[in-house]
Amino acid sequence: MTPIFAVENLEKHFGGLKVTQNVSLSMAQGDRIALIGPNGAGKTTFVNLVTGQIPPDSGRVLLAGEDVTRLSATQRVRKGLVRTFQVTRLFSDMTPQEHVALALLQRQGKSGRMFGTYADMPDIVAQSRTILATLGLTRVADEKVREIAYGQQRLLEIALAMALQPKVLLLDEPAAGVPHSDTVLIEQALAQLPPELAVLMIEHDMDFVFRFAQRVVVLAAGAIIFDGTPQEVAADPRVREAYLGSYADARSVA
Ligand SMILES: Nc1ncnc2c1ncn2[C@@H]1O[C@H](COP(=O)(O)OP(=O)(O)OP(=O)(O)O)[C@@H](O)[C@H]1O
Repeated sequence: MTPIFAVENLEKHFGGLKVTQNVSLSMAQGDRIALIGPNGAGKTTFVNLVTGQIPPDSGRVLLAGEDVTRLSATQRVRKGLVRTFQVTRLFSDMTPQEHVALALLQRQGKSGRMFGTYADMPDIVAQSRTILATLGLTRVADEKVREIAYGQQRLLEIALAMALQPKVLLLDEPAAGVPHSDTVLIEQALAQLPPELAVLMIEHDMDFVFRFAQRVVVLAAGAIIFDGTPQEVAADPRVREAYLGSYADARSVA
């Protein structure tokens, strides 16, 4: 079966620095993959290449078998390749409901309509409520973003991505900056995402990674050095050396 998402032999360098080296990867519908690796391994660059923020030197990006390598980031989003960012990009005076409604209107090509009238569009209101409920944000749907917890802001980012109806969702460190005690809210929300959606998550919190992912891909110095189950990855000597180190030792002692 054609994978929903694939990259083939992706390469990128910045000056003399090779940040993406012959990276190939594919995902089926419903996959939950974590992309891990030390700081500077090239994880964000990989996502930027895949989503069209920066062009690769060579290689291809395929969405449901279609070569999207030369499409703009916006065109890729329309085809269902959607990402979130490491840092939140929200409007502090708007509510989660307004954010999601606006994203839905944008998706439908209606964002030119006067904002503020969405309340007269019951379908938009209903759809945004459903998305917010999936992400566990119903209770804060009508509060201003600046008044909600940072973890809820991160979840709102994911809600906005969901409003774009992704087939493939790339999450760049969804728990970054979130207090450890609130990481569980993010985990619970991700567990509610549609089962057919393919999700690739960059994340540093290894407990989170091991609970979320059925497959872990390890990037080091721009190249994939391992692709396997969480159990295999924790036991692999190359990964331990490149990345997990004391973490894996601590787990085996625990
Ligand atoms: N636009 C750029 N120009 C030059 N070098 C860059 C650029 N973007 C990234 N780099 C370099 O490429 C390498 C990979 O960076 P990248 O941000 O992709 O790593 P990362 O694995 O996401 O790291 P982190 O976990 O710290 O976010 C780093 O050495 C970085 O300094």
